[in-house]
Amino acid sequence: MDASHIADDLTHVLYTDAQIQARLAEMAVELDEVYKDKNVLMIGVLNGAVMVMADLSRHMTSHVENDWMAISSYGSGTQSSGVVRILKDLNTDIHDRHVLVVEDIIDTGLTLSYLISNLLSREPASLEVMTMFRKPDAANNDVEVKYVGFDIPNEFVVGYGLDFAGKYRNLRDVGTLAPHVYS
Ligand SMILES: O=P(O)(O)OC[C@H]1O[C@H](OP(=O)(O)OP(=O)(O)O)[C@H](O)[C@@H]1O
Ligand SMILES: Nc1nc2[nH]cnc2c(=O)[nH]1
Repeated sequence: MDASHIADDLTHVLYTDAQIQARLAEMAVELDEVYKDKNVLMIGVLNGAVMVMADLSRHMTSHVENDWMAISSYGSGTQSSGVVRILKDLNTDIHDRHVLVVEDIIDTGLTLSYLISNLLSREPASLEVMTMFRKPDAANNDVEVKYVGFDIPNEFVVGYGLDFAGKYRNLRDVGTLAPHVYS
């Protein structure tokens, strides 16, 4: 595979880099208003949320802190394994902190559901969730997601942090892969 032509593997672009950045700028205005005096701790879920964490927190103008967790719910394929494991825990004690979980995508909601119950047991002052993309199946899950970038159809997408077998995270746009890539 030639890394300089990764965009050729997309059949359909759902959101361009420009559309993603414009939406993040809008969301940052809202988040700045909510968190302006709260020194929010943004928790990114590795690896996918690296891009959205970097861009969202730089669109914000209030003080924020960043920490990371790694949680694995997928193997290298396109289906949820249903297995959720903590691969890396936080460096920060979140007791009495205002916490904003930052996700790239919510699909089945399995990852988020596990993460939220785990974080709530640490007694933060508040806990909200922001995701760049959300799929329809997330509605089957009772975890409330307050900040959603875009609701997208139930298709496997790559780009902007979202991978297929570890690749395509560095694509700036988000789209669906051509069948020849994974068949
Ligand atoms: O709502 P769900 O069905 O649980 O899926 C969402 C999760 O899947 C992806 O992570 P993944 O496990 O692929 O790891 P990655 O971020 O390293 O790509 C994504 O970043 C979410 O964390
Ligand atoms: N890359 C990628 N990871 C996911 N995890 C859950 N849904 C998706 C998706 O559509 N694409």
